[in-house]
Amino acid sequence: MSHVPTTAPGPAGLRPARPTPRPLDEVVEGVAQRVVLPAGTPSAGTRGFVLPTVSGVVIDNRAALPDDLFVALPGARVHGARFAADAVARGAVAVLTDDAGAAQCGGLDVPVVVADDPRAVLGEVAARVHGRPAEALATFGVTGTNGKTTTTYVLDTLLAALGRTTGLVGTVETRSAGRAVPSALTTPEAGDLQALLATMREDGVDALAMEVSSHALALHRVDAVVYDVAGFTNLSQDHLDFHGDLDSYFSTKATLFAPDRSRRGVVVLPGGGEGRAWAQRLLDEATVPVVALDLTGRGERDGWTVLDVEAGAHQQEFRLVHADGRSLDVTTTLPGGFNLANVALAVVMVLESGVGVDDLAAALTRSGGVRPVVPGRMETVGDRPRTVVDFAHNPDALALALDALRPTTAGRLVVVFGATGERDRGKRPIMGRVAVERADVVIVTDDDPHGEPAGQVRAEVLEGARAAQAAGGRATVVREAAPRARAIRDAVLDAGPDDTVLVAGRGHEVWQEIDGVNHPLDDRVEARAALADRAAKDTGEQDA
Ligand SMILES: CC(=O)N[C@H]1[C@@H](OP(=O)(O)OP(=O)(O)OC[C@H]2O[C@@H](n3ccc(=O)[nH]c3=O)[C@H](O)[C@@H]2O)O[C@H](CO)[C@@H](O)[C@@H]1O[C@H](C)C(=O)N[C@@H](C)C(=O)N[C@H](CCC(=O)O)C(=O)O
Ligand SMILES: Nc1ncnc2c1ncn2[C@@H]1O[C@H](COP(=O)(O)OP(=O)(O)OP(=O)(O)O)[C@@H](O)[C@H]1O
Repeated sequence: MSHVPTTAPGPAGLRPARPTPRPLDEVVEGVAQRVVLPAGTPSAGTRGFVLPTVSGVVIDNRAALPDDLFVALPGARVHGARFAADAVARGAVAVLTDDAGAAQCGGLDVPVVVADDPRAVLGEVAARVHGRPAEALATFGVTGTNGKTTTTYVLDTLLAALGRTTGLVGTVETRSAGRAVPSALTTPEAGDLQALLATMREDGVDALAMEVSSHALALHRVDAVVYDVAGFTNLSQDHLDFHGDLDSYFSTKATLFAPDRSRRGVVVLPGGGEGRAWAQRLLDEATVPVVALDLTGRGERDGWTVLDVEAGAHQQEFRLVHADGRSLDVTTTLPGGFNLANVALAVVMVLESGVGVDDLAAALTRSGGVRPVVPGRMETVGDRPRTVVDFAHNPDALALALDALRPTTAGRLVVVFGATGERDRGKRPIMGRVAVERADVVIVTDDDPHGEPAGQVRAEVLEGARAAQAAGGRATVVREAAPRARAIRDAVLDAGPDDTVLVAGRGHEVWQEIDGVNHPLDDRVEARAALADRAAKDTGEQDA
């Protein structure tokens, strides 16, 4: 997994063109403990000093614009107060911070607002500054370990088919009525998010589909947004470096299904295993009305059930049936059983928002089914050998991606993947095992090493792979190859024409971070280049 912002946060994010300046005292009312005025202010308190108006909220000095409120947060690495003077030099007219931050802001000539936990009030403050833009939109929030991006793209497609003007927020990009910018985080920090929602309101957006990461929930990034419908895709091992254990990872995700964050929810209920237990627990513990989306076809709980699945080479079809008798036929071009769950979740979220089955059926007929293009998600970049780039970067996703490709692979199934340095070490050998159990050729390479020696990360993946091979796993070839571009190239050149090469882990990403430096690397570009060379070689051989 990568998930590293590929650019430094900066003023490139979407901000409203016509912000309404709001008085500072109104935006911090009730959430701040005190306001410290610049040294030399004539009288005590705020008498004699006119507090400024603010037009935006930023937590990174490099993104500060004139009239912004700079929120200086205590971080894992540094206190944001260190950058307050620079934010002020760029035009910030006030600082919001904690006591420790205020102690570093003594020399500033702007008011310093002090709150016990500034991150916990940031969402509310930013929502006030931007005039609560979320309330102007129909809002859909998707959480879960895998499938968030895909589900939000499907939601976007459905909402557009219904004639809505859409906004999209997630890992790949941020879109406002057709304008798109690359994303730094899956879910933006609260100040950036509220600015983005205000931009959408200006652009005439009336329906928003967004990914809500567990980091966002834990770090208050979506505070002050109450989603009309929240969706849960699934839960499996990931991000344990941040959450500690699966139980607290689950509990963080579950906070989306409470009245301060959503009005209602849809929970995908798979057939069995641990995933089913987590989904059942969420259905039982949610404190807003939640409906199950049952993938077993048995319709054990009230709610929606997926029936009559027909998976063809180019599209799949299924029927969604509700316990109350409503039903809808859906066709999609997205491959794999997991995408069927993503599509069904998006469809049910739209229906649960109040759209009628007949209206959605008519919209789907007009658009020829659900046909989203999801960058780097099971994206086929070429044939012979079929080469697929996918974002699978944890054990569960890797297993599902390989399982999805196996039935349509006439030759061998080849997988090229790695694991991220400095993140969730426990998943490395598991990914190695999963690959060996499902692929015929396993090529272990690098993902984002970050500050960790890449060879060490590969060794831990290989350890799991070799152990699985010794235990009788399917793969006949397990090898190490680096750098990644070379690994992709060799995999494509060495494969037989009927083989499938899955390049997993980085999907749409265009940078590889090694020791704090971003190096250009796009799996799709590397794979296409290798396929082109291969085709040229084949043509040359035929001509000779
Ligand atoms: C673990 C985590 O989420 N950390 C976030 C946290 O970092 P931190 O506490 O280490 O902050 P810090 O670097 O000490 O800086 C402290 C403060 O100084 C500010 N600062 C820092 C440097 C500077 O030059 N100027 C400046 O103003 C920072 O904006 C920050 O407010 O606060 C930072 C500021 O908002 C975030 O950028 C940072 O996200 C990091 C970059 C990150 O990679 N987060 C990932 C793990 C994440 O959030 N991922 C999820 C997706 C997960 C999924 O796959 O589902 C996401 O939603 O993207
Ligand atoms: N419903 C699903 N269940 C399991 N795996 C899935 C599901 N949907 C997608 N995947 C796999 O997970 C990968 C990531 O999918 P997607 O980007 O849609 O999820 P995500 O939740 O947005 O991931 P991230 O939070 O890491 O950005 C895909 O490339 C695919 O391999």
